[in-house]
Amino acid sequence: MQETLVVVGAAVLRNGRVLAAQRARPEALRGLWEFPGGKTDPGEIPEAALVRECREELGAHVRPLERVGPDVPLPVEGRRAVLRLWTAEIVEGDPRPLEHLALRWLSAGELRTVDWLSADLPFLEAVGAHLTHRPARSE
Ligand SMILES: Nc1nc2c([nH]c(=O)n2[C@H]2C[C@H](O)[C@@H](COP(=O)(O)OP(=O)(O)OP(=O)(O)O)O2)c(=O)[nH]1
Repeated sequence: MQETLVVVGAAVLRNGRVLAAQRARPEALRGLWEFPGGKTDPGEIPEAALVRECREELGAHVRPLERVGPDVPLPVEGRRAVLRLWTAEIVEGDPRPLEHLALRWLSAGELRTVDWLSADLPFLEAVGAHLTHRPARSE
């Protein structure tokens, strides 16, 4: 049986906000919002995939901090997969939408104002808690 594919996501935190990214592709997911990340390569450690994907998608170097919630099952291209989320901080660079339509920094109050991919919804409460436990500064 094929191994479960791990899709990694980064809840990048900065100044009391979290980074949301709007998908450009495929057409069925275009316009929906997600956490930057992607599929782990075969044999790749998930945290390394997170750093690699954020570099590719955002042009920034991030550091994973803590796991958020349990894995959420999702089908990817007919394979068994899970979405695994970490909080992360920026080590270097200012995120840019290199592969997404847009990026937004959301405060706790704004977290549910974008249309998330459905697999991301179970993480929002825990992500929101990370935001409200830190002081929000204007950005
Ligand atoms: N990156 C990311 N993918 C998510 C999230 N939620 C969710 O359902 N997905 C789904 C969308 C895709 O079907 C899959 C990840 O695929 P991807 O296209 O982002 O992966 P990738 O960057 O490795 O893409 P590629 O190189 O194969 O084109 O997981 C999320 O928060 N972040």
